[in-house]
Amino acid sequence: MIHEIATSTPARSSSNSEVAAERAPGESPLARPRPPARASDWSPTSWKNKPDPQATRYDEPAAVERVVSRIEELPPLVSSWEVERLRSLIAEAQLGRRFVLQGGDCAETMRDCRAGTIVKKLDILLKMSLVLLVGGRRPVVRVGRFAGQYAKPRSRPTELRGGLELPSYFGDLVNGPEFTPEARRPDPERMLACYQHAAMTLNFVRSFSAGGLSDLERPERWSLSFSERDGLPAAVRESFQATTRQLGDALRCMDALGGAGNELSRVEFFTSHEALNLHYESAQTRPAPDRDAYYDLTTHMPWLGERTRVSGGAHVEFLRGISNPIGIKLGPTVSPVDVLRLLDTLNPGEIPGRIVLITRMGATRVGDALPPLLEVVKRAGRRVLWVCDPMHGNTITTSSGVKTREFASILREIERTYDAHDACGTYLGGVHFELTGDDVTECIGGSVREEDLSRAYETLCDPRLNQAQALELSYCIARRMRATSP
Ligand SMILES: O=C[C@H](O)[C@H](O)COP(=O)(O)O
Ligand SMILES: C=C(OP(=O)(O)O)C(=O)O
Repeated sequence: MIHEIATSTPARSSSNSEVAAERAPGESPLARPRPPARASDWSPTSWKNKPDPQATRYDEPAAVERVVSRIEELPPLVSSWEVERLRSLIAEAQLGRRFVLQGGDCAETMRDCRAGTIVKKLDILLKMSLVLLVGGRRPVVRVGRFAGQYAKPRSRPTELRGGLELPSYFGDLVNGPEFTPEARRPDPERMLACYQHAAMTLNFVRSFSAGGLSDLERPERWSLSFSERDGLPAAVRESFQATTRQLGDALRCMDALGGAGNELSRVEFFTSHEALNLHYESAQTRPAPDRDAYYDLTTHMPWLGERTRVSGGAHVEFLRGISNPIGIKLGPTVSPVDVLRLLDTLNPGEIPGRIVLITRMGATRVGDALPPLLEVVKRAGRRVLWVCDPMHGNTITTSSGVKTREFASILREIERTYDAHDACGTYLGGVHFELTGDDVTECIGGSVREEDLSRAYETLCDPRLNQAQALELSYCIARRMRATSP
C-alpha cells in the first residue's frame, strides 16, 4: 500500500475573466520569460479568414454562433497558471531534466466518461510513468489525451457503405459514429455536450489524483504477462525484472517516508487534445488580465495535427496567438524548411517550454525522415522538446479491412527514433501513445493475434494499445533509457 500519493494537480476554480499568469507554487524560474504580447494582427477568431483543411460543414451557422456564445460564458476548463506550470515543466524537459509521457484515447467519447474507464486510464499512465522514471532516472510529466480529445481529423470527408455516402465520423464533438444521416450530420450542440463531459472528466481526474492513487498495488503484482512469455531473451527478462525490483524498492522506501517530499509522491496529470475544431477552441480562449496575452483554456496543451500543420492555414493561425505550450505532429513528408517555418511562426520569441515536436514517421521511414529534422533544428539552435509518437505512422489494414497496429512496428519506431537522437546528440524527451486501460484487442502483439482483433475492438477511429501492451512498451523504453543514460 502506498500511503498518501498526494497530488499537486491544480484544482483551483477560475472565472471568466480569470487567467492570472502568476507563478504557480513550485514553478521553476525556467518559466521565464513570460509569453510575449500577442501579435497585433491576431485575435481568437482571426483563424476564420484562413483556409481550414478539416473545417466542419455545419448547416446552420446561427446555431454555431449560439453555442459558441454559450461556451464563451462558461468557466474555463483549466487555468492559465496550470498551463504555465506545464510550460515550465516542458522547459525543463527540453533541457533533458524531465521526460514527458503523453497518452490516452484516439477518439475520446462522451459514452466513455465513466469512473471505471477514467480510473483505468489514469492507472496505466501512472504505472507507465513510474516505470519510465526508474528507467530514465528523471521525473516524468504525465499528459493525458483526455478531457477534450473529442474531435478527429479524417483522411476523407465522407464514408461510403453499401452505396450510401455520408460524412465521416469526425469525433463526438462534431457528429455521431452511427452510420445514419441523422447521426453523421454535424451538430453544434455537441460542442456544448463535449465541454460538459470534459469538465466532468477533469473534475474526476482532479479528485482522483488527490487521493485515489494511494491504492496503487505493488509493481510485483502488476500483470506483466509479457515477462513470462516464451522466447523473451533472458537479458530482456532480467532487465524487466530489475526495473520491477527497483520500482518496488523505491515505492516501499517512499511508504516509509510517508510519501512526503519525494518526486514519486506528486501525482500530477495535465490534459491535451488536438486543437481541431476552432469554434470550440476559440470559444474558451481568454485574455490574461495583466498583459496582452491569450490562453486556450479548453486544455493545458493543444496540438497541431499532421493534417492541419499547413503554414498559412487556420490552425497555425489560431495557435500562434495563444500562450499554451503546443504540440506539433510531424509526419514523414514534412521538410526541414517546413519545420523551421513553423517554429518561426509559432515561437518567434523562443519561449522555453512552448514547442513540443511530436514525430510520427512510421518504423520504415523514421530512419531516413527524422535525422534531417533533428540536424536542422539543432543547427538553428531552436529550443524544442522532441517526442516520439510511434502510433500514427504504423497504422495498417488487415486483409479483412480492420485498422490495426503491430506492437513490433511501434517498438521498432521507438528504437529507431532513439538511434537517430543518439546519432545527432539530441534528447528524446517524451513518448506519445494511443492507449486505454481496458483490455481491448485493437493492436496486434503479446496475447493479441490478428484473429483476436474482433474480440474487443472498441475504438471509433484508430487502434489503441491495451493495458498489458502499454505497460510492456514502457518496460522496453525503460530498458533503452537505462542503456543510454549515464
Ligand atoms: O488519429 C488520427 C486520424 O484521425 C486517423 O488516423 C484518421 O483516420 P482515417 O485515415 O481513417 O480518416
Ligand atoms: C490525428 C492524430 O495524429 P496525426 O495528426 O499525427 O495523424 C492524433 O494524434 O489523433
